[in-house]
Amino acid sequence: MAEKDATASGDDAIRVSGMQFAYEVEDPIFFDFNLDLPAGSRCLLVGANGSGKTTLLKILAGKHMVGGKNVVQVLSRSAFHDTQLVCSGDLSYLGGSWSKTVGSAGEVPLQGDFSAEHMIFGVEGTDPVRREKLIDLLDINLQWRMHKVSDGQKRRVQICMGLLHPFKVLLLDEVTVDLDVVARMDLLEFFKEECDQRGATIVYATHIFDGLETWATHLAYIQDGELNRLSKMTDIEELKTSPNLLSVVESWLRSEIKLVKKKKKPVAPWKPSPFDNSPFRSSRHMAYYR
Ligand SMILES: Nc1ncnc2c1ncn2[C@@H]1O[C@H](COP(=O)(O)OP(=O)(O)OP(=O)(O)O)[C@@H](O)[C@H]1O
Repeated sequence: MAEKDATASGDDAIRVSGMQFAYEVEDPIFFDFNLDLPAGSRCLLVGANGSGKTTLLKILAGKHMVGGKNVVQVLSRSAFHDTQLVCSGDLSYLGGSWSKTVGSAGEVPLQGDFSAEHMIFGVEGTDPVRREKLIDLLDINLQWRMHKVSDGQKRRVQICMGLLHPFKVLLLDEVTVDLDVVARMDLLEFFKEECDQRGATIVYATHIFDGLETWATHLAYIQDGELNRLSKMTDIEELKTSPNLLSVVESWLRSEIKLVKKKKKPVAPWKPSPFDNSPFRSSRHMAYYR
């Protein structure tokens, strides 16, 4: 059970109550999941691979419909049902690679020959001063051809576009991973200003903890779809005795692995499944699509 954050209140920017979610009915990821984050917070979302961080961020971004209108609330509005949240730019999600889903081929990277200028200036209704600031901060060359630039350069343009509107809630899924250290540190400083000056709220899922000890205000640790811990950074006792956040999170994840190994049960005998005759069950023929 998560340690409850004492700051949780009526002005929470994010409020999740009793959420259940499953990609596959028989194997739910979240069951009775709760999360409250106050406005103005910068929350790190940590957890092992597959613990549910991306899924949670996508749910908060309104990309998955979950339960009724009160279950997942962002800025006191339903993340999924209130499409104005995203359309107005109040809620912004930055994650994954730049791609689009194409039928059976899955996620296909965007490959058109567009300039960075075309992409950035194509976002309507933005403040030119903010746009210039972001282009400068991310050191973007407007003449870059998007199909010829590096992953990090592509990522800079993607981040710039996602930040053009002054968001109230920003969800970040490992987007700084391709950035060099200068771009990453400058961007983190920009995010800090956005929270301190405008009261924006950020949830940032990452496995890279460098420089985040003093950047974050809160930390949420997800373990296998459960909120193991939600606390202010200043309340994390282990941080007072450990050299850095990396070693604290490492020790949590190592204890998690030990626990899983202990709990591991023998594999259940094979049982027939109703999907055995389905044309959609996995088969050697599916290898064609890889
Ligand atoms: N589209 C999907 N269909 C079915 N299961 C999925 C799908 N996406 C994710 N999962 C499963 O949901 C669980 C949580 O995945 P998720 O991507 O949210 O984890 P994560 O914490 O973001 O992991 P990572 O640190 O590796 O990015 C995993 O067990 C994963 O296999």
